[in-house]
Amino acid sequence: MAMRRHRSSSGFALCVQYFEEAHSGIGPAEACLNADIISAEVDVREPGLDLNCRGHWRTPGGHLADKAPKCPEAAYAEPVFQGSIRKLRAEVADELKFLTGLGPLAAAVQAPVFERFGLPRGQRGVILMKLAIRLISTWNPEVKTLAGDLREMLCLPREEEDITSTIKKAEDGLMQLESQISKAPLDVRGPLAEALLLPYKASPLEIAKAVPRLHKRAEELAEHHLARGRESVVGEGKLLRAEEADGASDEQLKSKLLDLFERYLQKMLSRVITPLDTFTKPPEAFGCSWAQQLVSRGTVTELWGPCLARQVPDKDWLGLGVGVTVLDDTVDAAVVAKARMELAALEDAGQVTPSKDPCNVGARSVWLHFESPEETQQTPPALRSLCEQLLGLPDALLRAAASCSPNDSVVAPRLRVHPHIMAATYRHGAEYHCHKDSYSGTDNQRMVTVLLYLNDDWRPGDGGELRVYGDKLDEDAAQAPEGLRKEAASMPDMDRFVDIAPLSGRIVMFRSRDVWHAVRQPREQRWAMTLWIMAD
Ligand SMILES: O=C(O)CCC(=O)C(=O)O
Ligand SMILES: [Fe+2]
Repeated sequence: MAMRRHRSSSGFALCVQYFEEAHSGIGPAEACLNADIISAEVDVREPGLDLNCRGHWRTPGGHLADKAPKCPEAAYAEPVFQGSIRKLRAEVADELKFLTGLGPLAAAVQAPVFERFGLPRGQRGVILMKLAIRLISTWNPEVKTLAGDLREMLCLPREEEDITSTIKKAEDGLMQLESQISKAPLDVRGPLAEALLLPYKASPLEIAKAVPRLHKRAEELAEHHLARGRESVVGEGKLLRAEEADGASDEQLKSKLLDLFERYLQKMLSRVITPLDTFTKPPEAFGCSWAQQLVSRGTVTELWGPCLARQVPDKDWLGLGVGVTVLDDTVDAAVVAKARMELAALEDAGQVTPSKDPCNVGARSVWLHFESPEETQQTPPALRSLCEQLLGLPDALLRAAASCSPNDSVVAPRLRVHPHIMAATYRHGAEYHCHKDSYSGTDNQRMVTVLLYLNDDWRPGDGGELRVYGDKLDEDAAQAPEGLRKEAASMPDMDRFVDIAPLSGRIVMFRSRDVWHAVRQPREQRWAMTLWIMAD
């Protein structure tokens, strides 16, 4: 048979051989065409794929060519399988995620079919099956129809997208990701690079190429941590709380850790590809005289001055030396009372929704947005007025810091305002376990946490205090995986803490990336408003 051997890759040669042996009935022109299709697929999809399983492609009853597409039909039609495929399709809008989820579902059903035809399990088997179907479809319209029917049963379009456009899409996606990553400063993308086991200074293209390994990396991190023993991952202030881990097998623990690391790495990625200035505004756009009068040089010194532990009567949080400041009687009590009524109305209207964070048990919250005049108008008046006051704080903090003398050693970051504020409520039984609002700035851009409490009749014994912890160095930090080492080094000192009462009109500000804190269970319903001031 005359063949056009314009390429000499082993994939091509093997395909030609396969083709000659298995399909000697068809004409040379088609043979060339089909061999090219296969070699393109093999070269592109899985470099080095060994097509030596050629021999397996025959079954006692004939060629895979005659059989393969007919077999999975009954299996795919099976109602339980159909139910799970359709559920996945309904729940997952993203095409790639759908395909990723489809793989393992289909694998279970395909397994006996693959075995029967001697196809290897997993991705290789799927590629070989698809190649066979594609080849045969080119000369057998019946098989083509059948293959289309099968794809429809898997909730896929009848025809697979042609390979060149798939490659083009992948390349475009990679370039787009590279360009997004290149906009992030080195100190923002460096930790992501390290978390993906690349050098801190890896190029944006190298990072973009490593992004598909994110899941694998999360798996490695989960294994690494588990290998250090349960006690190093379970407990207050550690990766998992005792309640989450109690009675869980090693496998379940690993899956919880995997979930945790995957979410964390995803956050790191989205933090890298979402430049701060695209969703924030300069603080001066929100400046107000209330905030300027409230914030003093003392305030910014407590926040950003040298964090020395200082013993000051009635200010015991200063003794922790972590960067916390508290201001009392900041807002009009009548406005607070009205805001509480507005919040109660939002709650009645079902707009205050439960937190999904496993650390933040039973808390519920609502976001109030101030991106545009229309959004601002939608917020009830008392809440709006409190929010407008709080939004003036970033500007006031920067002004106060600028007015400090060099001797004060106050270094303020370049603050930005993301104009939305969270109002959150905790009822009896709700609590927030020890956490940080940002882990070294790698998972989000929060820089300062601003809390305003709205609890008029709070008395000692009512609970619901903000518990602020001292910080300690983890001796094991040197063993932590690269990229997470800096974060791993910071541990809450569970023996050193200060409880701050959530008094009406009290404002607490602290450094989101440094301060470990928790919310204790309240006896009565407790409300707080939170503004996170952002920075790179
Ligand atoms: O309400 C508080 O006192 C703190 C809440 C908190 O830590 C958070 O929402 O991250
Ligand atoms: Fe927090």
